[in-house]
Amino acid sequence: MESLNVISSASTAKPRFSFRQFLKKSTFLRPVQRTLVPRRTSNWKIFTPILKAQQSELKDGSATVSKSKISEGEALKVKEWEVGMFRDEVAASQGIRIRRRPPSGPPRHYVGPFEFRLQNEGNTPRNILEEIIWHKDVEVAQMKERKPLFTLGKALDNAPSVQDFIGALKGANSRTGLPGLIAEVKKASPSRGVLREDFDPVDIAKAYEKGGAACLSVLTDQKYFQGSFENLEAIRNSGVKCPLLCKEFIIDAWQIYYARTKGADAVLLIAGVLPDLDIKYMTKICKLLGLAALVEVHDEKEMDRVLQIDGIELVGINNRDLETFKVDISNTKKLLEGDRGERIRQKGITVVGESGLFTPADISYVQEAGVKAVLVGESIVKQKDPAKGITELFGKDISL
Ligand SMILES: O=P(O)(O)OC[C@@H](O)[C@@H](O)c1c[nH]c2ccccc12
Repeated sequence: MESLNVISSASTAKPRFSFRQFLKKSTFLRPVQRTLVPRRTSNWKIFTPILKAQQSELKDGSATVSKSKISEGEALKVKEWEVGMFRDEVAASQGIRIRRRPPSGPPRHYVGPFEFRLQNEGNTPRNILEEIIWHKDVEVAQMKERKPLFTLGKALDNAPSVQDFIGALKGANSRTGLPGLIAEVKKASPSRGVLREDFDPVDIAKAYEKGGAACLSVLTDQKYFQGSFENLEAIRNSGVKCPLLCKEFIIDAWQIYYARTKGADAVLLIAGVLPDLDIKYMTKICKLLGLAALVEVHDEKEMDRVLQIDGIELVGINNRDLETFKVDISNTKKLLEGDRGERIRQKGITVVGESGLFTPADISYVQEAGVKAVLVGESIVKQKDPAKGITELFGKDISL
C-alpha cells in the first residue's frame, strides 16, 4: 500500500472528522477492485470484435463500421481497455511494477480539508525498464499516427512469408542434441554499452547462420539498443533463411502488425510489462498472423502468470533482471524446478534460456535445467568472426 504524505493543509479550519474517518471516506485510497473483464467472460468474446475491427481496418480502413457491431456493453469494456484506463492498477494487481507512462500533472488530491500527494508519483522512472517503456509509449503513438493500422494492410500482404520459428528451434535441438540457438544481432545495450563498433547487421546475421544458428533475434529499439526496423528488413531481404525474432518492447498490438510487415517471424512479449489480458490478446494476434510469440519471464510469479494462460508455446527465462541488470544463470534452473517444471513439460512448452551465456559449461548448465533453446547476444556478437564465436560457445561446430 502506498504511504501518504500530507503536503499542506488547504484550510486552517478544524477538520470536520477525524483523520481515521477521513481515510475511510476518501475514495482514492481504496484499492481499485474493478476488473476490466468479468472472470467468466470468454476472452474470445471480447477479442473477436477487436480482431475483426483490425482485420477490416487493414482491408479498407473501415474499422468504425465493423466496430458498430459490437454490443454496447462489450464496446464499453473494449473502450476502457483500449484507452488504457486503470491499466496500471490492473497491472499492479498482477504484480507488475512497470507503469506504462509517467503519472502526469501535479498529483494532487483534494479530499476534505486536506490536500494529499501519493508518494512516488513524481515523473521519474523507477528503473531503466520503466524508462524504456515510457519512451516507447510516446514513440509508438507517433509511429501509429504516421502509419495507422489501415495503411499497413498492403505491406502485410507483401511481407515475406512467415518462417516456422519454433519448428526451427526444435529441429536444431533434435539434430545437434544441444539447445537450438537464437543468435542476437545487437549493437549496444543500456547495461553493457556498445558491444561492437564495426557493426554490420547483415554480415553478422550471415555469420550467425553459417555458424549454425537456428534462428536470429534482431534488436529494433533505436534509443537504448541502437537497433532498427531497417536492420530487421535488411536481414530478411539479404537471403538469410533463419526465422527472425523482432526484439522490441511491445506495448501495443500495432507493433506486432508492423513487425510482420518488416519480415518478423516471431515477437517478444515481456510479462514484466504486459498484463495477462494483453498477453492473451497479443498471442491471439500472433496466431492470426502466423507469428511465434516468445513470452519472457524473469521470476516465479511471472512464470506462474504465464502458465495459466492457454496457448503459449514458447517461454523465455531471462537471466537478466531488466530492472537492475543483474545477471544470474541459475535463474533458469530455479524457474524450471519442481512442480513448475513439471507443468511446463506437460504443457509441451519450449523453454528458451536467455542472457548471460558465455561458455560450453553455461550451455550445459541451462540444458540440464531443461531448456531446448538459448538466446545469446554479447558473447557471440563481440567475436571478430561470430560464426567461430558460436563454435566456441558450444564447444563444437553445430553447423554440421
Ligand atoms: O547479450 P546476452 O547477455 O547474451 O543477452 C541476450 C538477450 O537475452 C538479451 O539481449 C535480452 C533478453 N531479453 C531482452 C529484452 C529486451 C532487450 C534485450 C533482451
